[in-house]
Amino acid sequence: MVERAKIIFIHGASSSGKSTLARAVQAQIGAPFWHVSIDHLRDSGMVPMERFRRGDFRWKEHRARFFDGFHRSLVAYASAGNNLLLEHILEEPGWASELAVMLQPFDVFFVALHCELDELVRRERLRADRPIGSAADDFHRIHVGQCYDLELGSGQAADDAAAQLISAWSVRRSPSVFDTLALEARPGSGKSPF
Ligand SMILES: Nc1ncnc2c1ncn2[C@@H]1O[C@H](COP(=O)(O)OP(=O)(O)OP(=O)(O)O)[C@@H](O)[C@H]1O
Repeated sequence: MVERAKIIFIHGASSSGKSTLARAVQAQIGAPFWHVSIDHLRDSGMVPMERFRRGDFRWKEHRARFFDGFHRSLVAYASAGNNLLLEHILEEPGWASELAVMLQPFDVFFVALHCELDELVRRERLRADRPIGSAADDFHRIHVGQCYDLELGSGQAADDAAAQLISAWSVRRSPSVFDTLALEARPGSGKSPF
C-alpha cells in the first residue's frame, strides 16, 4: 500500500529565503523529502527561458498552463507516495483553494516565511538574478488574508528556522489549514474556486 505522502509547503515572497530554508530542512529532517520548486524547472533548462526573454514566445500565453501542469505534477509525485518539500509562491488569488482541493488526499503542512520589506529589497539587489520589484510586489500581496499552520520569520539563520519548522511539523495538528481550505472550497460551500 502507498503511504499517505507528507507535503511541507513553504510560502514566501521572492528572496524571502524559501530555497535556503528548504535545503536546510531537507538536510535535517528524519525522512527523505523531494525539494520541488519552479526554480529547478527554470534553471534545469526545462523552460526555454532565453527564447521567452528574446521575445520568440510570449510567457503570458503559456503561464496558466505551465502552472496548472506544475500543480498537477505535485499530485502525481504525492500519489506515488513521495514526500515533498514544496517551495512556491501563490501568485493568483485562487491558487490556495485550488491546491488545497488537489492535495486533499495528502498531509499538507503550510508554512509562511516572512521577511521585512527592506531586507527583501536588499537581498533582491544583491543576488541580481530576479527582476527588481518582484519581492516587493509579492510582499504586498501573497500573505494577505492567508492562514498558515506555522509562520516563520527569515531574520534567523536557515538552520535554526529549519529546526523550528521540523519541531512544529512533528507535532502538527489536524485539521490542517489546507484541510480547512479544501472543505471551504467544496461545491455548495459558496467558496468554490472553480
Ligand atoms: N536567513 C537568511 N538570512 C540572510 N540571507 C538569506 C537568508 N535566507 C536566504 N538568504 C539570501 O537571500 C537570497 C534569496 O534566498 P533564496 O533563494 O533562498 O530565496 P527564495 O525565496 O527561494 O527566492 P525566489 O522565490 O526568488 O527563488 C539569497 O541570496 C540567500 O543567500
